[in-house]
Amino acid sequence: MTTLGITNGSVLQPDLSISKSDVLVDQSSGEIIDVDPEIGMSGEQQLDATDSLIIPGLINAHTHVAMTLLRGYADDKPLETWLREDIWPAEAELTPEDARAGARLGMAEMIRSGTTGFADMYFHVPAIGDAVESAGLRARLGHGIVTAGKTDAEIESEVEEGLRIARELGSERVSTAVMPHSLTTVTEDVLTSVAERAREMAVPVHSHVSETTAEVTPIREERGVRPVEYARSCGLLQSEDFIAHAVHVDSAEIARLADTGTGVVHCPASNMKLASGMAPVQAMLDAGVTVGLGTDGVASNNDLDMFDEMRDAAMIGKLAADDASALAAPDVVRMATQGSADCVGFESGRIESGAPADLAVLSLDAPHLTPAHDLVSHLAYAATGSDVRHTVCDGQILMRERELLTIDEARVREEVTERAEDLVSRAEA
Ligand SMILES: N[C@@H](CCSC[C@H]1O[C@@H](n2cnc3c(=O)[nH]cnc32)[C@H](O)[C@@H]1O)C(=O)O
Ligand SMILES: [Zn+2]
Repeated sequence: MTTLGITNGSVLQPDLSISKSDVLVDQSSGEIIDVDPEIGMSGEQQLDATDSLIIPGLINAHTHVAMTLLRGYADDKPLETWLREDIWPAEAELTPEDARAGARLGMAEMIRSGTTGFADMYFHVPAIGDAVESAGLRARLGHGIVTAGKTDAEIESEVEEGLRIARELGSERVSTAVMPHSLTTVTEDVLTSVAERAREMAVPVHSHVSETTAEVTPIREERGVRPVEYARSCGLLQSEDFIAHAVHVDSAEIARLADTGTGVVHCPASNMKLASGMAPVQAMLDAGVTVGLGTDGVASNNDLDMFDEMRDAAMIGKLAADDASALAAPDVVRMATQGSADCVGFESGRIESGAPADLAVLSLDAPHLTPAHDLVSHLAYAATGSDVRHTVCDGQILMRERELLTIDEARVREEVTERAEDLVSRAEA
C-alpha cells in the first residue's frame, strides 16, 4: 500500500461542517483511509494544506467536454438556432483526434478548477475515453444518439454506436450510460428500445429533457402529455437515470421526478446564456428530487469552472423562486458534490473513510476569501477555480501547487488552437 497524507488543513465534512483535520489516502485502492487531525504525517508522501480547505472533488454532472474546440465560436443565439446553424455543422467535421485534444484541454481546465469527475455526452467516445484514462479523472461517458434529420441506415448506426459504447467501454474510472440526446431529437421507437437495452446492460440512461419550451410544446400537441410523462411512457426515468436541464417542468412533473428517483442536472449558465429559462430548482429540492450541477458544453457557458456554476445556481435560483433564501450556499455546495455524485452514480462527493479519494485543496490565503466567517459561503459565492492548489482523483495527484501532472498543458493548448482553426475552416468551406 502506498499512502498520501494531506496535512494541516481543514476538511469540508459530509454534513458541510468544517473541522481542522488531515486526510490519509490509500493510493493503491484509491480510497480515503481516514479523516483525522494529525494523521496526515503518517503518509509516505504529503500534500500541504496549510491555510487551505480540503473539499470533495467537484462533479460536473452534464457536459460535452470536447466542445472546448468551439468555445467562443458561436455565441448569443437560442438553443435550436445555435445547434442547427453553427454547432452541428461544425461538429460534422470533427475527427476523433479533434475530440481527444478537445477533451484533454477540457480536463486540464477541470483539474485546474477542482473538478475530479464528470458525465459526458458526445461522439468519438473511445477517443474521449482514452483521454480520460490518461488524465486520471473519473467519468461516465455515452454516445449522444440523435435520429432527427437522419436516414434509416444512419439511425441504425447511431443506435448501434450508442449501445456499443455503453456495453464495451469502461474501466476502474470510466463508466458508461446510454444517452439518447433529447425527447425531440430521438424518435419514440428509438427512445423506447435503447432504454430497454440500457436496463439489460444495467447502465443508466441520460438525456436532455425540457431544456426549452420549444421541446415541451410539440410533445404536448402531438401526444397530449407533458415531457416527463412521455419520457416515462418510453421507459426512461428510472432511479439510476439522470436528465439534464428540466427547466420547463410543472409541479406534477417535479413530483414524478422525486418519486422515480431520477436525478436532475441543473445547468444554470447554459440556461441563462441560451435564454432557455429558469429551472424551478428550489421546488425540486423541496419535493425531494436529487439535483446535481453541470456546466453543459463550454460553447454555451463558456467555461468548465464548477465554482462559477455554484454561484450561478444560487443567483438564478433566488430569482426563479423570487426568494433570497432559496438556493442557499449549502444547497449549491451539496449539489456540486453529493448531488452530482448521486445523479451520475459515483461513490465520491463525500470526504469520509472508505470513499473514493477524489479531492480538491483550495487555498484560503487570498483577499477575496478574507475574512473567513463561513467557508461554505465562500465556496458558493466568493471562491473561483483558480483558488484550487491541489487536485487528487482516485488517490493520484493530478495537480500539485497548480502544476498539472498528467496533462502537458502548453502542448494541449497549442494543439487545440491549431485543430480548432482547422475545424472552423472546414465547417465554413
Ligand atoms: N451523435 C450525435 C451527437 C450527439 S452528442 C451531444 C450533442 O449535444 C449538443 N449540445 C450541446 N449543448 C447542448 C444543449 O444545451 N442542449 C442540447 N444539445 C446540446 C452537442 O453539441 C452535441 O451535438 C450526432 O450525430 O449529431
Ligand atoms: Zn447538454
